[in-house]
Amino acid sequence: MVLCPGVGEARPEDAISTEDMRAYEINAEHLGVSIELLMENAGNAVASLVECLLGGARGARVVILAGKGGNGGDGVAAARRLAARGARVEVHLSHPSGEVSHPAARTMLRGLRASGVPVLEPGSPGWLDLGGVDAVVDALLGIGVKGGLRGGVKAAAEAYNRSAGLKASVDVPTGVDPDTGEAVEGAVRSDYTVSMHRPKKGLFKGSAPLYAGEVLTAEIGIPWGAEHYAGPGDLAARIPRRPRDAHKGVGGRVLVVGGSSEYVGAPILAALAAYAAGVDLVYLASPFSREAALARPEIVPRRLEDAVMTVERVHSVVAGPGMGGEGEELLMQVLAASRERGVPVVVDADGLKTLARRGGSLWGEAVLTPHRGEAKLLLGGEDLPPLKAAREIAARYGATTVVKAPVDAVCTPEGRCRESPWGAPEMSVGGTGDVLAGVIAGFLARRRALGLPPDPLNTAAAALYTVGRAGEVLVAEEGMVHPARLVEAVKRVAAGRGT
Ligand SMILES: NC(=O)C1=CN([C@@H]2O[C@H](COP(=O)(O)OP(=O)(O)OC[C@H]3O[C@@H](n4cnc5c(N)ncnc54)[C@H](O)[C@@H]3O)[C@@H](O)[C@H]2O)[C@@H](O)CC1
Ligand SMILES: [K+]
Repeated sequence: MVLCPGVGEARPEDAISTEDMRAYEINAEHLGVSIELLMENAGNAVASLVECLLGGARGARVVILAGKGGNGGDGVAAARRLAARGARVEVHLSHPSGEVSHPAARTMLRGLRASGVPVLEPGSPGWLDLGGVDAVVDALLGIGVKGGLRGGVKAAAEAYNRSAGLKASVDVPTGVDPDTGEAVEGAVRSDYTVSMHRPKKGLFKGSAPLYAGEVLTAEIGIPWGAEHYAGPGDLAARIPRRPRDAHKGVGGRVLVVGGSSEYVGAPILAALAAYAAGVDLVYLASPFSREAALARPEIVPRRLEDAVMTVERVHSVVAGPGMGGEGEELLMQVLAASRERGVPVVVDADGLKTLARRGGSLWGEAVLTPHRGEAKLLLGGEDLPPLKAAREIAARYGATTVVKAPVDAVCTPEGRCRESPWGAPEMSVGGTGDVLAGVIAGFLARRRALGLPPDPLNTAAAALYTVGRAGEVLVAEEGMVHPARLVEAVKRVAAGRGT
């Protein structure tokens, strides 16, 4: 590995998806680290690598090929830093400068004006003339690439591949898919690729290594908490937006099984919360589903005895709210049917008591949502702090486990964990647990309806942030949390992408 300041080894086990990167970026901003700062750090890392590889920046002729998105922004920041170190730098844009689409990249371009670096647009004399360059940087496309190379990007990639200078790509080689590693025609071939924060998964797949050259990573200041804590990035990046031309079915369908002679409201709240999370259709199987549907016509009633056969129609299931002790057999049948059909299931409330009594091993796409009392039951009486309890229950029952507490914790059976500090003490009111179960199931369904992997850990994190934030909004506006109002607030937070 080349030894240069500011860059490190890229290990496949550290690789992340574009979805992860988008989530971390937004979470970082929420935690006080701005995108501009991340972009500046990315540019600095690229500048330092080029300087190091050339054995010094002073007098070197360097051309930065910059696209109109964030990747181009990294390149523009690198140009300013290299110029400040004495390099003869030019920026060649793939597009007219007025078309820069990324707000932070626009800031970088403004900052470049005062640095004396020439900025060449398509059609201007010398555009894509890379004769005599010592180094050329591909900052054309990063994780925002879509489809085959077009327009100025295509022309710039051709010039790059013909150039005799040292070649370095920013984040990913332009034209290589950051998730799958597939390369489109005309993709750039580089000597080095410096991937921001962590290597992107696609860099290790398929033919990507032929295009990337040596893959390095640059630490750009994304704090640990942006990955560990649930945040608005999880909602924005992991829960798909509904396409504008959405037809029925793209939002997913959820089945809620619960209720008993004693408890009526819990499964209804879960059903309404699933709707608030954006799904198309919620079935309710309970002893009073007809009455529930008369009061709330959006709920599609199912007889309790039809619950098992309804599993095959849905993208996720909530089982347990308000079930009492009456539904033990049914719960076990619903779990078996969900597992058999690969439908993710959220087990809450009385469902958890049944599991604690019967034991048994679930699967990673089952999500248990105990509060601390239920966690203790699941652990046979042992009282552990939330994070430890979530880890232990997840391992013991083989299911992703959310332990609800002032700082919620969620862990997978393999021991990957996240926490969520959002929310308010006023949320201890009855019914918030039912809302959370409904939102987790709703988000799981929305991913599955679009063919995305359910990813229960991060999907649960998105739900924990959403419900916690909804509680904060309510407390700020109304001074209290009423469960039915919480459903409304969830709808607003989920639709507003977290703000
Ligand atoms: N996510 C993060 O935390 C950070 C991202 N940064 C940089 O920002 C990049 C992501 O920025 P963006 O989301 O703006 O995406 P990109 O910069 O990858 O590109 C998006 C732009 O390229 C155009 N485009 C897409 N596919 C094209 C094609 N095939 N032919 C021609 N044009 C095409 C799009 O219209 C869009 O305007 C990352 O790869 C990274 O380099 C860094 O600045 C630092 C922080
Ligand atoms: K690139």
